[in-house]
Amino acid sequence: MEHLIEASGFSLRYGRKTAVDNLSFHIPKGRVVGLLGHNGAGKTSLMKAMVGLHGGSGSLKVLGLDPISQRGELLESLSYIPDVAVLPRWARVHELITLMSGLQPKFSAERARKLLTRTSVGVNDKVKSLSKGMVTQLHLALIAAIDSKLMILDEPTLGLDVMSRKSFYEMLIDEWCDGERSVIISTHQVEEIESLLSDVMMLDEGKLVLNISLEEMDSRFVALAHDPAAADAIADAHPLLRYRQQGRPAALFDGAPPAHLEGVGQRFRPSLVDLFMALTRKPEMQRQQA
Ligand SMILES: Nc1ncnc2c1ncn2[C@@H]1O[C@H](COP(=O)(O)OP(=O)(O)OP(=O)(O)O)[C@@H](O)[C@H]1O
Repeated sequence: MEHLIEASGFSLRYGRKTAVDNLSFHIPKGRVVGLLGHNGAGKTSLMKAMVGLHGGSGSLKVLGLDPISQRGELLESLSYIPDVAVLPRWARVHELITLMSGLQPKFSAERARKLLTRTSVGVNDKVKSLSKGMVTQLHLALIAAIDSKLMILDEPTLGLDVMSRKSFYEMLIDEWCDGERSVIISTHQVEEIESLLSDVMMLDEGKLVLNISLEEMDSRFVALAHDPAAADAIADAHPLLRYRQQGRPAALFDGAPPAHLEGVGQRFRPSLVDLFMALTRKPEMQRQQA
């Protein structure tokens, strides 16, 4: 199997509402993919389709399997935390480990216990006695103890403070990503996960407006900080986005800015947030990129 996920012309509808619109993409092994998009962009719908919770039209293959007709087989080899993830409050941690051992053939209880030693969660703790951040760490430990090739995380750090988010991502990267496995993470905390990602997919109103590796992003998009006096010349060059960077006017270009502008400003590397702003609020760009 060359790609862990392959979509071709895949769309998903709720009645007349198109939530995911004609997506074609693939995710190879060993990638950390950020799935970004504003509220309602279609992130959860796409992830649900990937785990067989919602069907669509076109083609979608996950781990070489059809998520609807081969769902049982798929779920044996997939790690997934939905955006509404809950763990039973009455249970103790060791009971959840026993439960997982019975339900999931690729789950390793030993590995789950080892992962938990990185957290402040004890095996005898009751879920209801844990903080939200600790529950999320526990959830990750349980899911990361499944020997799978693909992890799908839908807004896994929602509601957590900055320290808890940091330790969640540290555990994910240190303990799960090994260069063979891939993870796809949806989040609104774009700036926080930029350094973790190898690739980014941006959805806007169900359409894929960008699907690119961070390396390609660095070589393709250029930002220029300039003096206010150059504003008209910059505007004439139709940048993707005009904004302010450390108090100075700046413009973001897809490709090198026109040669005559190079002298009026300083180039800098645009952040993922800048790009996100540029590509998910300009309808004319969305059409070009899709
Ligand atoms: N069960 C449903 N029935 C009808 N429409 C739905 C349903 N679930 C989602 N939608 C619609 O589909 C679109 C995409 O929703 P989705 O939840 O996939 O977006 P999202 O990117 O995950 O948003 P958020 O960041 O707010 O979680 C939205 O317009 C939403 O209203």
